[in-house]
Amino acid sequence: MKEKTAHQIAHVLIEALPYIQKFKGKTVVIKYGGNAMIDENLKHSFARDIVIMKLVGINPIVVHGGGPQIGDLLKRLGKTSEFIDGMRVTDSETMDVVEMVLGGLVNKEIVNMINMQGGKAVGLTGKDGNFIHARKINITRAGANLEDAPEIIDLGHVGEVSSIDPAVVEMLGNSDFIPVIAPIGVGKDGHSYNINADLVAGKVAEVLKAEKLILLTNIPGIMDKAGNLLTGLSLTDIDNLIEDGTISGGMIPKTRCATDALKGGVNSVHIIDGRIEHSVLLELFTDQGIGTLMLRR
Ligand SMILES: Nc1ncnc2c1ncn2[C@@H]1O[C@H](COP(=O)(O)OP(=O)(O)O)[C@@H](O)[C@H]1O
Ligand SMILES: CC(=O)N[C@@H](CCC(=O)OP(=O)(O)O)C(=O)O
Repeated sequence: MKEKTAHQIAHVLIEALPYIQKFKGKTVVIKYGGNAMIDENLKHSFARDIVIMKLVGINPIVVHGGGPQIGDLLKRLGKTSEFIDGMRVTDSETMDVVEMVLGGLVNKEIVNMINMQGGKAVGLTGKDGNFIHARKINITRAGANLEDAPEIIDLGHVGEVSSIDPAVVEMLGNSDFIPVIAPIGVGKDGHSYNINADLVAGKVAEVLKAEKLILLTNIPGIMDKAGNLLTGLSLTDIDNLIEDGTISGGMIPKTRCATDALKGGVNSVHIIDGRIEHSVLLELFTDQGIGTLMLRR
């Protein structure tokens, strides 16, 4: 990379200044998807971004995924899992693996990376501080014939967020700590539920009245059918893009959680490419930003 002149360095800092002023004291929820955790360099650049945010007075809350990492351990154990509508069918044995990988390996790796960059991260699952309450999800599918009753598909220990008690996250975020949240909820019965990390990030952003929700994934953002990046999308634009099939697969739950967060009071949602070094800082502190911006309009 070419050396930067002192003038260019000053310019970068000056460009960031109004954004630092605007976001100071505000909460930003960042969803760190398993597909964005692809190499050590990127993980360290992500951790540095989070530490810088905290140092300039923003309150970053990290919610992480780990789908590919769960898949790797299941494979080593000789198990496979099926996905229905983007959700992993989770039997009891799989739930144990999900809890070990998300609450253990992945959560502690992110906590450790942030701490190595000088931050003070604290890892949580939804069980800590009784924070994410979950209920079981069942999916219904229309029967083959009109007169048939809808088919109910049992996803096992897969949940959705029924409510959030933000006390523990607020307490940490309002001090020097950076909360790092694994998407595991607890049911009324005390059982663990596996929840899609986008859903948890959206609900956490809504309940904490976050300024922004940033979703890091492995694509530049929402693309049109010709492969161009779309940005400045309204709620209606997103509905239309789902309706006409432009948004499909894993991008559907992601945009649904984005629209729910916007309707719930979050000011903006961004889908950005976690494979770009310092993508979070580029989104927050530069005029052009990156990825797809969605607004409540
Ligand atoms: N219009 C679209 N724009 C971008 N990605 C799309 C679109 N429609 C479907 N996708 C798919 O959605 C994927 C992102 O969802 P997903 O794999 O669930 O992400 P993550 O694992 O990061 O949560 C993309 O990699 C892409 O294959
Ligand atoms: C119900 C369900 O599917 N849960 C996800 C939880 C992890 C996740 O969401 O990870 P990514 O963000 O990396 O995809 C799973 O088991 O893979």
